[in-house]
Amino acid sequence: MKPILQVALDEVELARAVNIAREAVAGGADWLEAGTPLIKSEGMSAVRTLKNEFRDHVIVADMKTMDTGAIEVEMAIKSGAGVVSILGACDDSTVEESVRSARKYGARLMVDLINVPDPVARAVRLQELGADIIGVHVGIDQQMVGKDPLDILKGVRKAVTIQIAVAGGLDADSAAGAVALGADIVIVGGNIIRARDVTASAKRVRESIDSAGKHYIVREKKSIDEETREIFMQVSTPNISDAMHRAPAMRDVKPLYEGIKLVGKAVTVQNFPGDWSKPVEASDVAQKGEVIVIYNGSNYVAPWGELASRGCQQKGIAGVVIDGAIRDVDDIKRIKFPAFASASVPNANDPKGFGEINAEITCGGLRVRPGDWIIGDDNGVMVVPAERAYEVARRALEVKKSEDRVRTEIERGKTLAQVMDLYKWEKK
Ligand SMILES: O=C([C@H](O)CO)[C@H](O)[C@H](O)COP(=O)(O)O
Repeated sequence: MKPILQVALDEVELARAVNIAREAVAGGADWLEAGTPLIKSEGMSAVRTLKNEFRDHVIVADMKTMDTGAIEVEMAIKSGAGVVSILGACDDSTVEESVRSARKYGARLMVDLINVPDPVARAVRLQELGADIIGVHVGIDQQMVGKDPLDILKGVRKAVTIQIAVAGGLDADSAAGAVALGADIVIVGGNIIRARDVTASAKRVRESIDSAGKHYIVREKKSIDEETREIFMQVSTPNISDAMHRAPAMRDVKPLYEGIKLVGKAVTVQNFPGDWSKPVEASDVAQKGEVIVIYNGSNYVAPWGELASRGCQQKGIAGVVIDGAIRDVDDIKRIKFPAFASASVPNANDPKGFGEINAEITCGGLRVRPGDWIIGDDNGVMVVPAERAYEVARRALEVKKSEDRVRTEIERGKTLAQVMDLYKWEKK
């Protein structure tokens, strides 16, 4: 049987969700999911509206029910849901009540394994309890720390005979992987609903799941650092700031010229104003792709210039960031070495050998430790703590995707305030 493509409408505005659903259906979506954020924002009218608008499509209500299974399942079905999703982490009694309600009102019950400690054992039990569909699901926050639903799918597929739905950051490639591993239903949210062209994205997933047996290629997994760097290269510093709950950039530290994109792990230098020993020696410590980050302590004497930049460029060091002055600005621009600083002056100090390489520093008002990620562009410089780098990169990519979709809606004639329904969401 052809795999089912379920598009998760994880929006908070019903009108936007309906428009996105229309575009997703044009691209081949079979089932439309009233996502949990939509249900929390708009209640059961989200399910009712979707049913009225898309009479020929199964509407899935992602209730994420944890208790009172009978009431919540009944309410969703009476609003038009053909499939209701509850949480597998709930008590067996809640599953049983949900099953009874689903049978009585004539819909199917999907049980979601999100955050269940032993998904295989729980899936077996859920099948015994009468679930119609098992949802193998890695939630959005879990995806950001690198969890993958396909790692769970294989075991669950072997253990149960009922239908399996898979969700968790799937795109055209991984959706095909899910089908190849035995998924009957492929659930895609962000990678369809936040695309600039929803129909084209849905089509890509559709084609890829329909030919999954033939075309699925297992791609080699990249290292976390490689993936982190690749993602940081794709996103902007505003995306990163938003992903970190609007974290600030380095204060007063600006790019030397337009169009720089700097990404790399920090090699830090705590410096004595203008003393160029430790900053320049840091070029021998830094490896290819790393960024030298200097606290110079003065905007009036420079510890860095063109010759230091050339040496770094030759070695493949990604760039330099200075809280303080830089010199030889014209030459650095000419050789296009990525450099950020808070001032430029012609004068340097002597190489005295004060200061320290790879100590924790404060640069532009932000704490920087060796190994933290530094991302700079025309907007400024962000610091991402090493231990959160992959997660922040993934979240920043989600911010970028959401903006891509908003951009499309603005291009169709709306203002940002209208797209976001700002007046409704002001803090009361
Ligand atoms: O169920 C979901 C999530 O918990 C938010 O409610 C998503 O609908 C599901 O994960 C699919 O969305 P993507 O992971 O963005 O593909």
